[in-house]
Amino acid sequence: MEITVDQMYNIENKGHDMGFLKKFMMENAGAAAVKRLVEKLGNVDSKNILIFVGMGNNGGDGLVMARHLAGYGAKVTVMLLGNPENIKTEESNWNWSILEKMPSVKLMTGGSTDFDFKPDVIIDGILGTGISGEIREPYASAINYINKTDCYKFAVDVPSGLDPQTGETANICTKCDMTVTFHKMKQGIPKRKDLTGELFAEKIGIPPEAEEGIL
Ligand SMILES: NC(=O)C1=CN([C@@H]2O[C@H](COP(=O)(O)OP(=O)(O)OC[C@H]3O[C@@H](n4cnc5c(N)ncnc54)[C@H](OP(=O)(O)O)[C@@H]3O)[C@@H](O)[C@H]2O)[C@@H](O)CC1
Ligand SMILES: [K+]
Repeated sequence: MEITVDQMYNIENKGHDMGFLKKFMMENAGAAAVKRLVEKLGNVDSKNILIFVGMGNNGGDGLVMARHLAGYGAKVTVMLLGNPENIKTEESNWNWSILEKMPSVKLMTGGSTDFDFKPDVIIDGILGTGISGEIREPYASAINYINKTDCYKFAVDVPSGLDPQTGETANICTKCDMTVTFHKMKQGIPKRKDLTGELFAEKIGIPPEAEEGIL
């Protein structure tokens, strides 16, 4: 069953109000995404994994993935597309502060795409269901860098630039090899398998009762 983005936000908020906090949803989302990625790649030990992280909760999922991938022995670099002080949500900020205590994960900020290594994998944690309008900098440069880099590409929830409700793309959009979306498929995502690549919807522990009155 495919749901709308509005329904997803309402379900998330109802789950949060039941005590299954967005912080827990984010943890399960990041963990499920890493499981699919590691299953696909065989192993990620010593692989250079570059994670682009937006300032919202799509970025937050990317921060959770960074921590899990470090646990699998990957060489993880996180590029936050802004200043840490401007991270929008408590749950995303919580994950950033854990990474600040982890020398095993390299943290970069500001959005430059000038790296001193070639990534084996790029994870797009830039934009998810909160996308609106033409892609602004530094998100645009990050999306263009991802599209011009030859490596395995993984989208968190939805390729950045694809509207998960309508299936329309903004002026630019990442083209990925795999996409893992969360809880249930959103109506617009399956319309663009050319951009999502292999597509999975993973449960993240939201109580089924959180859908009552919404679905
Ligand atoms: N909520 C939950 O319980 C769960 C949510 N989950 C995850 O959260 C995601 C939704 O998170 P979200 O609502 O924070 O929106 P998100 O997609 O990160 O984008 C917002 C940021 O992007 C920016 N921005 C927007 N448009 C832009 C543009 N055109 N060009 C440039 N920037 C633009 C916008 O900037 P602003 O407009 O505020 O200045 C803001 O900073 C969802 O996709 C899933 O991955 C999972 O953890 C599961 C549980
Ligand atoms: K994304």
